[in-house]
Amino acid sequence: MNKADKKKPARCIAVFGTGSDVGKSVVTTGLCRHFAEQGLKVAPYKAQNMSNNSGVTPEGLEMGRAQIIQAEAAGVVPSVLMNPVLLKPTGETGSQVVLMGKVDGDESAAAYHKKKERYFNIAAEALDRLRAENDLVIMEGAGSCAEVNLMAGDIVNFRMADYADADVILVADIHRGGVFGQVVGTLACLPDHYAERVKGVVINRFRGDISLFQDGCDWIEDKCGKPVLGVLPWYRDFHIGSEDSVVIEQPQGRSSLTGTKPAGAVIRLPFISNFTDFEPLMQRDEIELCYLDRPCDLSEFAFLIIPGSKNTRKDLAWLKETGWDARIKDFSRKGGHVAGICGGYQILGEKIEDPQGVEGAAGTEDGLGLLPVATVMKAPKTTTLSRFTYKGIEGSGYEIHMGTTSRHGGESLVEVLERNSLPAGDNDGCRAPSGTVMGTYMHGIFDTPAIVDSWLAEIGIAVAPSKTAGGLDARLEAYGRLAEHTRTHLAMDPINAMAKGEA
Ligand SMILES: NC(=O)CC[C@H](N)C(=O)O
Repeated sequence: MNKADKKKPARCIAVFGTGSDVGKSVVTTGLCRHFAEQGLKVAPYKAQNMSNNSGVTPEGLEMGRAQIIQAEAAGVVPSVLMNPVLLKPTGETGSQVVLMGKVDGDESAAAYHKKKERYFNIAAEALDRLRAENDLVIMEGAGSCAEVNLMAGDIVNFRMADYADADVILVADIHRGGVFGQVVGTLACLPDHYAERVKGVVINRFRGDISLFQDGCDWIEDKCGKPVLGVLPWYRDFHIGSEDSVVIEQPQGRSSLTGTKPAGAVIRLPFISNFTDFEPLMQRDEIELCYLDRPCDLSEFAFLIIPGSKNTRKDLAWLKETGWDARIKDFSRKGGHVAGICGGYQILGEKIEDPQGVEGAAGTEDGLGLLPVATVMKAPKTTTLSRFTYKGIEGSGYEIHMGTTSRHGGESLVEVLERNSLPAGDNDGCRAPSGTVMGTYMHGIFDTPAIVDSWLAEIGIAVAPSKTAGGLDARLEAYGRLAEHTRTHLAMDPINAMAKGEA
């Protein structure tokens, strides 16, 4: 190829926030879908994600779920280039570092900061590759983009936008209050050459009559000299990773239940991971679901779920310290249905050994003993996209774990057909002889509506076979609606101009 034929690197638009959880991920997803519908090849990108909600790419590599969702919305295959650095917190001050989809080790926050240059270079190289393969990259920032103390070592906000010569859209959250201070303050904290990158402001999570906010937009434009690109009404029709974290950050517990339907509870473990597993249950009309963080009377619940955990033994110790263990065992003894996914499956077993300390200090902990299985933690980590059957119903899911679990009683829960596109021909999980306790490594098991129908029927909850689309079909519809919402409320001309490098 001679130089003239060489494609110019894709333009980048960066979606940054005035704080954490202001809705960057949803805006990024909406823009990915919008530009894909315009016929562009778009890739999402977040240099560094801190999350225990991860997923698996078709090559069997691990990355943040938010970027997997965004890739799906963009109609492209998820790739670790879209999230080259993933930090999975395993304690207050440490994380497992996943680099380009593979575990690179466990780091304390202090040690991590010392290696930031290396991570920046890896992330920048990933971005270069994405820019070479796509027409447009929508970059998402992390937290507040104006953390002055972190700016010099930053790898995910303005330093990356500078590297990519990206135009920046600044998202502020009016719901949490102080939106004017958020915008003015953020811009005031930025050095001029960063502030100049901000091409407009999006006011997110508005509730009420938007026309009454016109004065507010005018004020921001006057004060900051930046256009307000739109005011987005709070959009509750779309769920994505961190957007939902409020349900687990401030679990409403039983107070969120109406008491008119059979109810299930998910235990909000301190190191909960992959809570997106339960979104399909949240959306079922036949049941109510809540997250519980402290032990309580469980007699009104039809089922109890123990979710995944980034630190299974610590969470198990927590269940014992708080008295949850006795409650769970009592619930099960009285015939209540208990299900565990991944770390929750390990917790329901008899024993968890970690001889090498791959998750915290080396040691062994007795499990709750409700399933005849035992787990040993060891590297390498399993990361697969899997196809399986549950009671003959086919589903797809993914497995992400260090632990290996062996079963010596009961029966297996799912037949695994394929892992990472290769025939598997084995099984996973366990159903206890009583039939009321089950566990599996299969994340996403509830994504297939027919499996949820079957499982609820087993529990004795009457369900009509679900007619609504599940899994990918349902998500594709949701992305379409989100793109429409984005176009309806944002000024698309300036945003389209950014994509062309004409802003
Ligand atoms: N996602 C999970 O629940 C992981 C379980 C456990 N921490 C393991 O790695 O094996």
